[in-house]
Amino acid sequence: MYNLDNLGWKNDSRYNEDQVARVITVQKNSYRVSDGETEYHAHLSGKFLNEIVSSLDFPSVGDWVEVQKLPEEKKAVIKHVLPRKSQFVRQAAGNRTDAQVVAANIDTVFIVNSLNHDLNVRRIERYMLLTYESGATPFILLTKKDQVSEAEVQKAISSVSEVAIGVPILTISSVTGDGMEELLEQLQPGKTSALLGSSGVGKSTLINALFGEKIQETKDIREDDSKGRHTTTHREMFILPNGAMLIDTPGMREIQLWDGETGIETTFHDIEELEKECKFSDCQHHSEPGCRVQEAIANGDLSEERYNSYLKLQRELAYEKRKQNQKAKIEEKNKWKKISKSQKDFYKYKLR
Ligand SMILES: Nc1nc2c(ncn2[C@@H]2O[C@H](COP(=O)(O)OP(=O)(O)OP(=O)(O)O)[C@@H](O)[C@H]2O)c(=O)[nH]1
Ligand SMILES: [Zn+2]
Repeated sequence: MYNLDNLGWKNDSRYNEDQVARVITVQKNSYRVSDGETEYHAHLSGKFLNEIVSSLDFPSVGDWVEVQKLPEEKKAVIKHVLPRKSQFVRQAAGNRTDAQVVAANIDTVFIVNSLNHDLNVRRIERYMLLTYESGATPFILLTKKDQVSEAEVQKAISSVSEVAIGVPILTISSVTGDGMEELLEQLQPGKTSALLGSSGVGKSTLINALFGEKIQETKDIREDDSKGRHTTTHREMFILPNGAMLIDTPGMREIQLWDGETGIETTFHDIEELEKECKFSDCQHHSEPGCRVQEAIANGDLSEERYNSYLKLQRELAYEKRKQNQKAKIEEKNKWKKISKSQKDFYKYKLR
């Protein structure tokens, strides 16, 4: 018995639903997958491992995978990762060019920031960019509403809405339950959301509040864990009582800019529009006459901080891009090495 619809599966005649599952936890080389009915302990098939060219090919939380199930033992073998609708990528620790997908197939990303003194619009900008790059849609959640005055809430909303143009903003408190109903409306059955926010903004507390019971460890406990014991109970994908899925993986915190210009274009649409209006098409936006960007900064339409943040993120993107080109070259080389090796093996075999 299985029910993939519970996990957000959309009918697809190309796949045999008996052999489809969704990855809900990743721990090193071992995975937990679900078919909506049963959870399986899974590992990768040898053939799949052999076909892996890039570190991005490994399954991640939220991935749909083709599996061979062994229901009696609750085990499964992963044979293939189905194409992703969206993906969050992070650089693996230690190796600067080795990237890793930390979560996939997310519909909505909740960018979580706390309303108290930690509120940081630059960070929200960066998270928006990451979200657009991943292919998901952003939604901003400002937490710990119970800790600030109504005036401070309004002030925060207005400063966030300046950078999050067209992105919904919701203020909540996991302690008083304020805003929870509105949040639940955003969490639809079959849809997958993820929480993106720095440590301590209240993600785990929020998950517990949504479930009405303690299912995710909160800060105080996990700090203890970092001293020795490793957290094995930390879940990465949750199915809420109403059937919505929520991803909260520690890896989301370490993701970096990746690929493409769509994120920048969408996040900084206002600036890109201004740039088009400069008098000179190759305007560097320093002190050229007729520069719309400098004009907007001078008359207060564009804040200098926002413009600097845009430049900084652009530089980072350019750096990432150079790094990735380098990596792509290496991977292409490895692929051919692999192929020529298997050809050599084949001839060796024939000559025997
Ligand atoms: N007053 C108040 N405190 C909150 C609220 N949400 C979380 N907290 C507190 O903030 C601290 C951090 O909360 P966590 O839920 O552990 O934060 P987190 O984002 O999961 O942090 P990491 O697990 O490190 O990523 C805890 O002490 C919570 O009790 C809230 O709505 N109001
Ligand atoms: Zn200009």
